[in-house]
Amino acid sequence: MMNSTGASLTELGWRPFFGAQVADTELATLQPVRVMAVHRGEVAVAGENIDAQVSSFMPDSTGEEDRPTVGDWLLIDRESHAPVRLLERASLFKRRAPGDDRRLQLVAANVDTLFIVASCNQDFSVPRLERYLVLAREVNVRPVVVLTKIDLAERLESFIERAGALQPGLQVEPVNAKDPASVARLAACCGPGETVALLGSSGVGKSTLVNTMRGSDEILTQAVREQDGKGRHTTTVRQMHRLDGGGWLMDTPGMREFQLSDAATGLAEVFDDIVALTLECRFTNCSHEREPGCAIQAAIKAGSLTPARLGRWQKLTTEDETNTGTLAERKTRAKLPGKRK
Ligand SMILES: Nc1nc2c(ncn2[C@@H]2O[C@H](COP(=O)(O)OP(=O)(O)OP(=O)(O)O)[C@@H](O)[C@H]2O)c(=O)[nH]1
Ligand SMILES: [Zn+2]
Repeated sequence: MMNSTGASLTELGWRPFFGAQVADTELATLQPVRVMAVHRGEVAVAGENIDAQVSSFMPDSTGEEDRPTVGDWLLIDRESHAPVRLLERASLFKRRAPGDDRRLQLVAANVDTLFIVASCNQDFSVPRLERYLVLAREVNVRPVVVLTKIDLAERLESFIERAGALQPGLQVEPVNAKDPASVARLAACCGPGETVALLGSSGVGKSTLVNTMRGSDEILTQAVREQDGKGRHTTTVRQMHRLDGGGWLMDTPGMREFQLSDAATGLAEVFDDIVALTLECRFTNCSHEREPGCAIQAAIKAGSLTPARLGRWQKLTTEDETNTGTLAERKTRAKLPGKRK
């Protein structure tokens, strides 16, 4: 039986990083499968000669991050299809649910490349791009800035320059999201077995881009009726889409609005100049406002740092600390005896 994607393990994104986590002896009874979609209590998986709905219950689960999410690799029993182990992820997008509870939502795993989508018009925002770049660092995915609406842009060069200046070596790809010939240049960023996800604010052209990129995959995007283990028919909407070039496009609902949680490392890298300055302030708890010997204020006076960039760093740092604090409190609470997880 072929899986409906007809893809081999390598084509599904299997590589040495995952192979190294599996012992040869395990493969006699277990097989690796990739999660293509997540539903309540079940996941749709694809592997060599298999395309099935399996339970999302992981036997050795110890915490919130042990639940399978889209893009994950699982080892399942060859006979019963019961999940046995979740493989370590190369990358993981997660976010705090809005609201009081702020539950951890796993959005996507094993994404290789993040398309940060921005349009060449008045919506173009450097702080927003910077925020997405921080996230890409933190999550450990390669960022590519995709500039849309180039067919409408007045001064395209200035958008390309401003985006490119954000980070040394940053790849910037200007496209007309409606034009397949223009979008084709993105194929090089999502070759066979590579997984790409899109982020960007409303109206920049993400849906348009997805539709153009998917091209002939349209048939697979329709809801697939599948029979689950108990003989019931279930409707599956795939969240991983095969691209013509052999890559995978991850299109999950949670991917679009992202909070920075626990992004301290990414922040420090994107704003390394500011972090270096803070180490030179006379007081370790300097608020960088009026204190004597403040290296940040000195840099602003000298013109080597703009107040706007400082402001963005402060805003992101505050947001990051708030989210991280919430997480730490939750962890402590979860450890108390008699409390529900
Ligand atoms: N001319 C032109 N129009 C574009 C381009 N990309 C997107 N559009 C148009 O811009 C509008 C918004 O595009 P969408 O693809 O819906 O944007 P989105 O990012 O998916 O927006 P949300 O669904 O709100 O997140 C639509 O009318 C598109 O046709 C482009 O490259 N050129
Ligand atoms: Zn200071």
